[in-house]
Amino acid sequence: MAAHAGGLRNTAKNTAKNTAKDTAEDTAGGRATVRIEGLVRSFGERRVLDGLDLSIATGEFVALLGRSGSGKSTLLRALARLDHDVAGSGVLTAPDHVSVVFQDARLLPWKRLLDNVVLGLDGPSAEQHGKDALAEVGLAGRERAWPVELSGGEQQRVSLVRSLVREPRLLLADEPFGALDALTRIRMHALLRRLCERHRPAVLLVTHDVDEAIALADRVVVLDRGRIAADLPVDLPAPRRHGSTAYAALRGRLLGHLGVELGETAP
Ligand SMILES: Nc1ncnc2c1ncn2[C@@H]1O[C@H](COP(=O)(O)OP(=O)(O)OP(=O)(O)O)[C@@H](O)[C@H]1O
Repeated sequence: MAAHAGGLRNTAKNTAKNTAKDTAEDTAGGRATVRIEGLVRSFGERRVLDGLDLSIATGEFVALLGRSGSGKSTLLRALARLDHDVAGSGVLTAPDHVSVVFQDARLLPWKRLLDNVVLGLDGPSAEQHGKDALAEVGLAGRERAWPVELSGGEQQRVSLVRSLVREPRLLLADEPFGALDALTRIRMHALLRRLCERHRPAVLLVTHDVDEAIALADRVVVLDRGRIAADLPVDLPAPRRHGSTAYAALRGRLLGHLGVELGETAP
């Protein structure tokens, strides 16, 4: 996806019929934060999103899996309204107040941590709010550090909290942990869950990692050639253990939808 900091405001006009509201009635009559119907996005002759339908309820955490090139980032860009020059149609209802996090933290290197976090925040309490937010991710006392002084995992913590301090209605995350080592990634999973429980945004997390999707999400959807090929609730008791039969069954179904035979993977 294109370079962009967190805490976006959706302002761009789109070729598709986009309506910016904070909530919409979903198909079941409940409150939905995102409602997408028949979304089409094309690059030249190629239909990358091909009549896609998806709803995300208020506060719901949805993980999006799909093979490379299936259209995951294109969908995120559409939701963030970053796809200005892309041909398309369909109905897309998403909140005005969206934040985006990417695989790289994209902190401004010439600004100290606190300034990165509060950038664009107004009001007399912004600085205190930013300090509290850094403390929330274990970085109290590092407010005046430069981004270059932080590890990759620490930078990504700042990036997450910079997004959430704006209290977005929708958090879009494009493989935010893809560049981190396995141990840091597990710690980040716990942190993201904690932050989401506190701030309660709806989340759409793009990931290539089936276990990450199961660990974090309320629901996992699989994108295939621009359409939703599977939409499965993660109905597992906490903590979600790799070893359980239900976990293995869900993992197997998801891998199947991704075209991976179970024999091809480590258990
Ligand atoms: N700006 C663009 N111009 C032309 N084609 C594009 C553009 N952006 C994306 N595409 C094409 O659309 C298809 C879907 O891309 P997208 O980045 O959405 O896939 P993805 O599922 O996120 O893939 P990956 O998992 O590899 O990141 C790809 O074939 C890509 O080449």
